[in-house]
Formats: sequence, C-alpha cells, structure tokens
Amino acid sequence: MGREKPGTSGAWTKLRAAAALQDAPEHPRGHRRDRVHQSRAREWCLTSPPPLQVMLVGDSGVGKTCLLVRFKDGAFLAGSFISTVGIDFRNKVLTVDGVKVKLQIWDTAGQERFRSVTHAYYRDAHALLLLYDVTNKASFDNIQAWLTEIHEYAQQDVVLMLLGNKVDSAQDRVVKREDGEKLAKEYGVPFMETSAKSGLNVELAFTAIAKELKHRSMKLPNEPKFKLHDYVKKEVRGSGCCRS
Ligand SMILES: Nc1nc2c(ncn2[C@@H]2O[C@H](COP(=O)(O)OP(=O)(O)OP(=O)(O)O)[C@@H](O)[C@H]2O)c(=O)[nH]1
Ligand SMILES: [Mg+2]
Repeated sequence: MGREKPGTSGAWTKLRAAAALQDAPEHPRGHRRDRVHQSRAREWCLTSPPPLQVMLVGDSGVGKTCLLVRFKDGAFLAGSFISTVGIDFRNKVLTVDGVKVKLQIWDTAGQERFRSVTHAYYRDAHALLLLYDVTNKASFDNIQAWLTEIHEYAQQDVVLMLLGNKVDSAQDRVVKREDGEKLAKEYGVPFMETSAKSGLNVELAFTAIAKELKHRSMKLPNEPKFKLHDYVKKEVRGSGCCRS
C-alpha cells in the first residue's frame, strides 16, 4: 500500500508526530525530555498547514545537533560530545518574504548503526542539509557516500545543500573552502561554510532552504523564479580569516 505524499494532510502530520512520540529517545544530553518532546509534537500537529521537512545528515560529530540547536535556540552546545541516538526533531517557524514557513527539522544520528532508521525518513524530506566538518578530512571524504545514499533513498527533487561546519576552528582546519566549493560544483549543489559555535551562516542556511521550498510550494505566476544557487552565492559570508 502506497503512503500518502508527505506534508499533504493533517493526518500525515499526526502520524509523524505519533511516530516521533513512540521513537522519542532519551535526550542525547541526558535530560528527561520526553514530556517536552510530547507536548511539542502535540502542539505541532494541531497547527496547519503541515510543516516542510528538513533533514540534517552527515558523519557523526560533524555538528548536526549543534547546528540545529544554534538555529532553534541561538545557543552553542559546548562541552562533551554526546552522539544523537536514532532521530529527533525540532520545529521552527520562519517568516520568508512576509510568509510564515514552518520547518520541521529532523536531526539524524550520524553513527553507522542508526543508518537504517535514517533511511526510513529520507523519502519524506523536502530538503537535506548535508554536513561535513572542516577539521575532519574523513567526514569530507565520506560526502560522496552520503550523496549516493541520498540518491538512493531521497526524493529526486529534494532540495540539497552542502555545509562545511566548524569553520571557527581555523587552526584545526584540514579541508579548504575551495575543496568544498569544488565538490559542491561537481554535484551541482549550493555550498556554504558554517559554524554552529559562532553562528556563522547558520540562519542563512535554513533561510535559503525555506525560501526555496516556499517558492516551490506557492508557485505564484508573477513572481520571478527563485534561484537558490544565486541567493546563496550573494548572501554567504566568509569566516573572516580565510577568504581570498
Ligand atoms: N568548534 C566547533 N565545534 C563544534 C561545532 N559544531 C559542533 N561542534 C562540536 O562537535 C561535537 C559534535 O557535535 P554534534 O552536533 O553533537 O555532532 P552530530 O553531527 O550531531 O553527531 P551525531 O549525533 O553523532 O551524528 C561537539 O563536541 C560539539 O561541541 C562548531 O561549529 N565549531
Ligand atoms: Mg547529533
């Protein structure tokens, strides 16, 4: 039996919220978050229209959870690294060109052992933020494998953006900005460097995605076509240390 197209009905949203409740893991940072999680999910499924689904993917430790927390709460989760277990989500409403856009952002676990959980969520994603860590060459080298996985499991028209995170760690950098740009160009995806720690380009990454999804869903006849690549190129900010 085929599933209903994601994001098209309140029933779908409720299903997802119920699934989120069932799967809700202990919060990765050790707090009891079940109740917060439940009320968040309940509150979300009572609002309409259905949110646009954005998924964060990439190797473990690249900063997916920190990026989401920075975007949602404006804070950086310093301290010891506690890996995400399974999958979690946070909601955020953005105002894009005067229109409210609801994003439901899925924070996936980068660890290999959770890969099958993540696979199940790909096809409902409207957008994917694919992260690597500029201080970790292996996370950059694995981007091609992630792209293969995305190709296999995500919708063909999914909005995709490549992010090189932790750009604040200039001394530990091993992946040059140019390498990220080259790889992104090769695959035809927009690219920017970010820092969940300093906040660099975090808002921009999500806003760019929201703008693209909003333009796709509204398709106003007199509105000029939104070009995500051009928008990102125009708006992106360098880390201030390494731009030529
Ligand atoms: N310097 C710096 N450290 C960061 C940044 N983002 C995340 N970190 C650190 O990197 C570590 C991993 O961050 P997480 O956000 O938990 O990584 P993750 O991608 O969610 O990892 P998994 O949940 O295992 O997939 C933590 O110790 C963070 O404090 C950043 O922008 N700059
Ligand atoms: Mg995480």
